[in-house]
Order: sequence, then structure tokens, then C-alpha cells
Amino acid sequence: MSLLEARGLICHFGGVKAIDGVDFDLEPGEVHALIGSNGAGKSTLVGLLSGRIPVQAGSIRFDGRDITRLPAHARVACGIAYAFQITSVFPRLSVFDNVALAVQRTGARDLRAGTMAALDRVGLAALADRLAGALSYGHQRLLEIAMGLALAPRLLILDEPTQGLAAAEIDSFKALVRSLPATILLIEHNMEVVMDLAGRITVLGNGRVLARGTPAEIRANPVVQAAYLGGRDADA
Ligand SMILES: Nc1ncnc2c1ncn2[C@@H]1O[C@H](COP(=O)(O)OP(=O)(O)OP(=O)(O)O)[C@@H](O)[C@H]1O
Repeated sequence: MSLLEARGLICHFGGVKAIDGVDFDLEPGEVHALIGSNGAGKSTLVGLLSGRIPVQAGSIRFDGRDITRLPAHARVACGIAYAFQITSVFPRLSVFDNVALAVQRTGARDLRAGTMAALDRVGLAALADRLAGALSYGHQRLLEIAMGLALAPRLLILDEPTQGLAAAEIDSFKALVRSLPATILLIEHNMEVVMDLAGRITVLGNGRVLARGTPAEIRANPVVQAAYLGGRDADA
């Protein structure tokens, strides 16, 4: 059974068909990349799946349960964690406290152990006492992932996680993603990262699914090449 099954999703903003009849499945344990040019609908689709944006039509099932109308916090409780862009890190709190806040939401009994386990996984345990705002940009992105992991999610949604990272940091990020014990939905512009990490790729264009398949299938797909891979992002 799929971990997530979305059917016929629609989200229009006035006349803009941001998501226009999208079916989307995630299999347990897969790394699934969502790609598409600017304005294709990636953020909107993730907003619908995570509950930040209300679904106008269609349905979403997670682990067999209908979550279409559940608010975002209830979806977190179901096991869907969305690692926000950098704004979600509290700069005046320590690295430890940022993660501990997330662990607390799970009702875990041992706050310290849960927090240090998440920090350990992303390689930030030694920086636990630092102020989050004093971390390098790359480390702040890892902290976000630790905050997502601290929720012990079954699905972790990573939104442009490599944006602004140096080449060496991207290599460590790829190793980290391969080691994560969750299904991963990756929104990513860096095609090298996508092709390297994803088991399957969904390509969006104008709010619709243009193609879906393995990296090799997507690379070879003429529709995708014309609409996307031949464009600006092919070199990213
Ligand atoms: N709140 C909103 N109000 C009006 N239009 C919106 C809103 N959010 C998104 N849109 C429009 O919906 C379309 C899809 O936007 P979306 O942000 O989902 O695309 P994207 O693929 O994530 O793009 P990017 O790669 O640039 O982040 C775009 O035309 C965008 O301008």
C-alpha cells in the first residue's frame, strides 16, 4: 500500500491554476523528487500535502487514513513533517533548544536523548550549545532537518534543502538523506542532487503532472526535455 495517495487535487488562486488535477503517490521508504520550472506548482502541491494550503477539490490519504481536511498540526501528529525554509529556526535559542521544541511535540519521555539523537544524525551534536543564529548557513539548514527528524516522521518533506549550500555540504547532505529512516519528498532545483538521490521523480508543469518515473526515464522523456530539462534549470 502507498504511504500517501493524493487524487484529483485542485488549488486555484483566482485565475491561476496552481494545481490542476494532480494524482500523486508516495511509496514507503522512497526518496521522491518533485521538480518543475518556477511557478510549476511544487510549493502549492507541498502546501496541500502538508496542510498549509486547503484542498479545493480532491482527496489525500496517508497511511490509509483520509487526511484531506486535517489541519497542518494534525498531519504532523500523523507523521508528516515539513522542514521549512530557514525562517523556522529560532535564532536566539540554542541549537539544542530548537530541536528540543520539536521533540516535545511528539510527547517523547526522554527529551534530551531524542534531541541529541536528531542532532547526532545530522552531525550537529557538538554544536548543541551554540546559539542557532550563530551557525553557518549550511549548519542552519541541517538544523532544520534535525527539527523535522525530531518529530519522528514517516514522511519528511524537504523544500529546496541544498539551496545556498557549498559543494562539500551538498555531498554531506546527500549522505544524510540516504541514511534517513523516513520516506522523503524532495523539492529541489539542483538536478545533479535529484538524479543522484531520487528513486522516482515527478515533473510538474502548469499545475499538472508532466511526467513521472525513474531518473533514467525522466532524463529520456522528450516532453520533459522540451518543457524543463532543456531550460535554465538543466545546468543548476
Ligand atoms: N498565494 C498565492 N496567491 C496567488 N497565486 C499564487 C499563490 N501561491 C502561488 N501562486 C501562483 O501559483 C503558481 C504556482 O506557484 P508555486 O509557488 O506552487 O510554484 P513552484 O513550482 O513552487 O515555483 P518556484 O520553483 O518558483 O518556487 C504560480 O503561478 C504562482 O504565482
